[in-house]
Amino acid sequence: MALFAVRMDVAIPDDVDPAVRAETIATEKAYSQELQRGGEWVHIWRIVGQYSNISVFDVVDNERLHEILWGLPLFKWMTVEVTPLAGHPSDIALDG
Ligand SMILES: O=C(O)C[C@H]1C=CC(=O)O1
Repeated sequence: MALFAVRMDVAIPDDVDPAVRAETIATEKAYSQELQRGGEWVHIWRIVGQYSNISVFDVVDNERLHEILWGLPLFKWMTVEVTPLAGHPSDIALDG
């Protein structure tokens, strides 16, 4: 499995219909929670004061993360930054 930190910055245009906006956010929440329940979306944290989050994904490979991110209902209104993660040698969990 491969771990990634992903920062998502959301900017929904002002002229989006309020009903479309609400529906897209609700669909996004359901999509995210399904992936959380399935174990691939491991963490989601709000960045204080911003319409942004930092999430951690645990997925089989880069292609799977790409598929997940492109499937985000809010993707068209997001800027996404992906950081691949590796184990740290000072992590006590890895210090046999
Ligand atoms: O609110 C956000 O950070 C954007 C997005 C990511 C998951 C979700 O439910 O909404």
